[in-house]
Amino acid sequence: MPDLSTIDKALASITADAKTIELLRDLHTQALNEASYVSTDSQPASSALDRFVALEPDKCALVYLLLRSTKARYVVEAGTSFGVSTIYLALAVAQNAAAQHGEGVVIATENEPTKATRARQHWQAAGVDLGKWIDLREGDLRETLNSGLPQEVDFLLLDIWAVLALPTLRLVQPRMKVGATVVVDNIVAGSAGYQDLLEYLGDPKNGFKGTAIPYAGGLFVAVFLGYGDA
Ligand SMILES: C[S@@+](CC[C@H](N)C(=O)[O-])C[C@H]1O[C@@H](n2cnc3c(N)ncnc32)[C@H](O)[C@@H]1O
Repeated sequence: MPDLSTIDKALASITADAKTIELLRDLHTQALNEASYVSTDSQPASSALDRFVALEPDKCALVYLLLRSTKARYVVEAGTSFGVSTIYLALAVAQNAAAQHGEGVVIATENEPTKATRARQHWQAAGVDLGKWIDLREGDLRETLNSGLPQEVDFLLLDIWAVLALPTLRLVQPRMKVGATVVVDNIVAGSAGYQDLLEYLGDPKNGFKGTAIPYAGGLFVAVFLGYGDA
């Protein structure tokens, strides 16, 4: 049985209107009740087509709070699925942009058209105009993130099949500002697939320092300190 009490704890950590909170409660409940999927286990990727595979509520809350504390406004999400984590990213970006009287965007990515459609429906169901903060790029992110990134990226969420994590980081890193945060889900549960990423993040010449946080499956948080400063 999933622990649904984690949902209300997470929702208490964020600022959002009642309709969005209700939507997130419903989406998390559905997601926590589905069979789990990790890209490095033996299930084919096709078995994740009709699943949320969403970031758990406590991780979503942490990501939201990291964005608020760093005042992040330019965010890339690798792996959007039905758009649950994206809602947290968009709330934080919208609130940070409002506080700074500035702009902001969440670049979301999804290569399954049915998932992208569901994600858009969920964003429309939120109580605020979340969609205007989200640039959903449909298709293989190795193509869709190849151009048109913001001048400076504040935050990268790697919630993607493990084999794509390092290629995605390499695409986005040239635009990362010093101090940008990278969060990687399932770093322990999917460790077999993350060897190349962990080696890259651990090599001082690449400019990152990070630590694993003991959330379910492990969550890695790294900061880009700049080349030569890590
Ligand atoms: C773990 S799920 C993302 C969950 C989402 N972040 C959330 O919390 O709701 C990873 C998603 O990445 C998508 N994906 C896999 N390969 C991709 C690729 N090459 N380009 C874009 N998206 C991809 C999958 O279809 C899947 O929906």
